Formats: sequence, C-alpha cells, structure tokens
Amino acid sequence: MSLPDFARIPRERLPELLAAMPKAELHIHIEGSLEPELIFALAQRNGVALAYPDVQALRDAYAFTNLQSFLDIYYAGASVLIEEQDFYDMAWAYLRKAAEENVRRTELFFDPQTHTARGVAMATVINGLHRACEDAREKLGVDAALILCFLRHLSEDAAFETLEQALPLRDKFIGVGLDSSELGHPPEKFVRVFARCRQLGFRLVAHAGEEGPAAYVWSALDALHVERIDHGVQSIHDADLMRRLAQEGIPLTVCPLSNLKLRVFEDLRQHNLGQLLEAGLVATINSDDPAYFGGYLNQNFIETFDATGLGARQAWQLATNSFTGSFADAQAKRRWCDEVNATFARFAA
Ligand SMILES: Nc1ncnc2[nH]cnc12
Ligand SMILES: [Zn+2]
Repeated sequence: MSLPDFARIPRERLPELLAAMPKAELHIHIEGSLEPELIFALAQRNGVALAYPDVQALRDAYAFTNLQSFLDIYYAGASVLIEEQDFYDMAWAYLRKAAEENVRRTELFFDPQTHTARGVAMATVINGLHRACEDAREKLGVDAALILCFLRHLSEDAAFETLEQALPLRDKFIGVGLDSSELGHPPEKFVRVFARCRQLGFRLVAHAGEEGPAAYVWSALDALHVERIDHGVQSIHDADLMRRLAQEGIPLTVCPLSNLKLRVFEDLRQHNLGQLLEAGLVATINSDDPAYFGGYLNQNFIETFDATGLGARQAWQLATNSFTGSFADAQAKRRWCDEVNATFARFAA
C-alpha cells in the first residue's frame, strides 16, 4: 500500500488527527497514572495517612527538578495501594482514558517492589492489574499487557527475589523492565537476572539514556539484551549508537512531557524527537507517568507537535512505530497499521 498523501492534511487539523489516530502506548508506569483524587480516595478507604492535607497541596508538590525528586513523591503516592481492588481501580482508570484516546494496545509497567516492601503480596498486585487488563480487552477493546519492572536502586539479589515471587503468576505478565534512579545504577548491575528472564522467555526492556549516558544504552543492548529502550534520548550524543539503533530497528519509547517536567530538556522546543525520527530510529511517543507530568498520551502528542513543528508524516510514522515496536502478535500489528493508514486516508481525502 502507498503512503498517505501527507501534504493534503492541513496543519490546523493535526490536533484532531493526533487524537483520532489509533496508537499504542509502550511506556506507562501504572503507578504513575495514579491521580491525586484517587490517591486521597484510596488513602481514606485504607486508613493510610498522607503527608499533604488535600489534593491541591499534593498537586502543588509536583514541581520536580530531576528524576530523583519525582521518584520520591511517586513512591510515596503508591503507598495508598493495599488491596487487589486498589490495583484494579488504578489500572481501570488509566485503561478507560486510554480507550478514549484511541489507544488500541498498551504495555503497562508496574513496580512490584514498591508494594511488596510494604507487605503487599505479589499476587495482590498482579491479580488486580491483570483483572483490569482482561476487562479492558472485553469491555473497552483495548489490548493491555503487563511488564514487571525491577527497581535499579535496589540490588540484583532483590530483583531475583522479586522474580521468584512473581513466577507462579508468570502467565499474567509478558516481560520485565528496569526503572527507577538511573545514574549510578548501570544496566550491568542486572546482567544475571536479565539472563535468567531471557531464558524464561520474557520480553526484555530497560530504561536507559533518560538522565544516564549513551553508554547505558549500549550496555542495556549488549549486557542485558533488551529488545526496546525506554527513553534513550541521550543516544543522540553517540553517532555509532544512533546508527546501530536505526540499523537494528530498536524501538525507543520517548516521553516528551516527562522529559520536560524532569528537566531532561529545558523547553519542549528543544526536544530531539524530530532528530531521532530523521535518523531513521523507531521512536515512539508515550506518557511515562501521566498523573505527574501534566498529560496523557494525546496531550504528549499535541504539545510535542505544537512545540517542535512536526507534521502529518511524523504523526503517521509515530503511530506506525508504536504498533511495530509493540510486543503484540504480527497479525494484530498488521490490523492496527491498516487502521492507521485508513485514518490518514480519511484526513487526506
Ligand atoms: N521516568 C522514569 N524513569 C525511571 N523510573 C521511573 N519510574 C517511573 N517513572 C520513571
Ligand atoms: Zn519510565
């Protein structure tokens, strides 16, 4: 099939097109979708004390200077999650939003160590999230899958222990990832546990090159053998790495509003997404932690396009990349890419 005629789509219609086009979200921490209102509702339901008197005071605290300043508040927010129903409610709220935004496929990260460290059972976490994913498929037509993330500020032994706890529920998540504080915690720290997960047949991803250097992206690829890089925006500083990412078609799950709020870029106009696409990388747009960074997926698209001047061609590329970069089966990917083409043909008619 030939490419849509992008020149026929006027710039004024871009926001409408960005919202309407089918898309996949490949980088969303489900705990980062916990809105202040739900944090307060769950705190009350579970009798958990919060450090803030009300929703507004909590929201006012969302002024971050870097990744760590965000993570401290993010882990505190997650402390209200106790029962299986809490995990369900959190994921269901996100999945409903995703359906409204024409997300067809979403791969949700979750951080079990944040919860098991507080005495919440692994099964409570995974069963609640998984039930929401099943309901999303049935009731919303959204295909949702779970990816278990190891916290990189903790030890590899702790990651192994987490894996052991999760293995009885292995049919309920498709892969593993690596998140939390990047600087000082290089991928090499987790070589053995990723090797084990690879042996077990899990899909592998890792955060790399968000605040950390391009060298961390190399080691995520060569030491951990990940299939996708989360963020990866620092790759731009290494021409050999850029060539490799392009040649091997390794997807980058880029999160523009997150990068702005965590000061990876001081201004959205300086974001390098356009350069990554120009270099032929399989870059995608994602929300990361939408409740904390001021926007869900469509807001990320709309603000980024507005600030950087990207156009309909890049919109098509990003929507297509989101499906090709996903871990869905080949037939579903083809169906969604056809749907992307049909949407663009309609806007170009
Ligand atoms: N942007 C991010 N980077 C690393 N770990 C995270 N956990 C939640 N959001 C994250
Ligand atoms: Zn992330």
